[in-house]
Amino acid sequence: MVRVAILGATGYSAKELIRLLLAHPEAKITALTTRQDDQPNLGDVHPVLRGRLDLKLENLDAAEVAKRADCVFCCLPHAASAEVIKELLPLGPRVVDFSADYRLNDAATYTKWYDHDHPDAARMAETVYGLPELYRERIVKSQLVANPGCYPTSTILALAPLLKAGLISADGIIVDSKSGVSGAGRTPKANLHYPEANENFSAYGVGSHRHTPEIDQVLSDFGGKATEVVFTPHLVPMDRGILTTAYSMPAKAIDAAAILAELKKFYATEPFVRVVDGLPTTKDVTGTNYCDVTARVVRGRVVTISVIDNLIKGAAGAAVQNFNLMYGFDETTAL
Ligand SMILES: NC(=O)C1=CN([C@@H]2O[C@H](COP(=O)(O)OP(=O)(O)OC[C@H]3O[C@@H](n4cnc5c(N)ncnc54)[C@H](OP(=O)(O)O)[C@@H]3O)[C@@H](O)[C@H]2O)C=CC1
Ligand SMILES: CC(=O)N[C@@H](CCC(=O)OP(=O)(O)O)C(=O)O
Repeated sequence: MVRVAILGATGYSAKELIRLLLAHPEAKITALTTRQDDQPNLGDVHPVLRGRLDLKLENLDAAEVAKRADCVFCCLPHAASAEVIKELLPLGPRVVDFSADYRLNDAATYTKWYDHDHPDAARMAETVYGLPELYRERIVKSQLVANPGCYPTSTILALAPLLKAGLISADGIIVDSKSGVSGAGRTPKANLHYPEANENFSAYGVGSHRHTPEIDQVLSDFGGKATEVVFTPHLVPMDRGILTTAYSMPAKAIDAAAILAELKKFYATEPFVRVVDGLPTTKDVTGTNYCDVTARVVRGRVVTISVIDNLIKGAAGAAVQNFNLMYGFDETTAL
């Protein structure tokens, strides 16, 4: 049995993680943290979990977390996450980080896109990007796994196999993503207020969103040629789900059947990527760890469409998939 701690347990991604781990036969949740000092019960913080686990949320320091847990899931915002992880790692536990702190491997790139210096820059180059479909072997051995961002997961799973196979060009890739509001987390912000978000549809972070370098880093590494994607995220008035449409240039004359055949070959043994012939929708994957993906060729461009649940394959489900790999459990356990 692996003892697990969850930091930032009041948040949306932590709620999904707790729900998944309660069904995991090899995980025992031994600590849940919050910055609040009044030690709320889990069931009061997340009513859907009432009666499922008798545990209080506590304001614990890294030393106490490390005493209680073999594996720590860190569901904190970026910067806050690296501050605690740099204290945790020397104390021994393995860590799955939900934040963006250890996804990029270059400190200057992090500073440019995140507007502050990295709290633990020395460790950036050695961490593992936790997308099992691309980096499974490295995840198995790692003490620290950087769970991917939600938009990057949907984008990379659609494009990486096509770049690797030389079917699309690394130049001129356009990524258009749409996310439900839970993608922004539980902390209130003006644009997430009901009258602002409901019955509205907005683009944001045009040319400046921090997932741009993350997508580039992974596509360039895996595809073997530098990309410079144009990435535009959008907020959609739904609770959860991401749909990403990506446009790329074919590297040679090719039709949709050949693109779909390549994706099906690449993901033939993957439990959580379903290459579909029809057009996937966010509800096809709600509450699941699946990414559904399809492709078309339209007027000389390759169009891929991929969907995930941002809180599952985009966060908590990916974390459990990584946890299963790190501890040698069947990768699909509890998923
Ligand atoms: N939501 C999503 O779809 C996805 C989220 N992520 C990432 O996962 C992480 C968690 O996201 P999510 O669950 O949505 O976020 P939430 O805002 O829902 O929860 C984060 C929790 O962290 C705690 N927290 C907030 N600020 C600080 C701080 N400065 N220092 C310490 N603790 C803090 C809060 O708990 P308290 O106030 O109780 O202390 C809060 O409940 C983030 O890094 C996010 O970017 C990644 C992929 C998808
Ligand atoms: C809708 C919405 O606001 N989504 C979030 C992405 C959440 C995420 O994955 O962010 P991290 O890289 O920090 O983990 C955003 O655009 O900031």
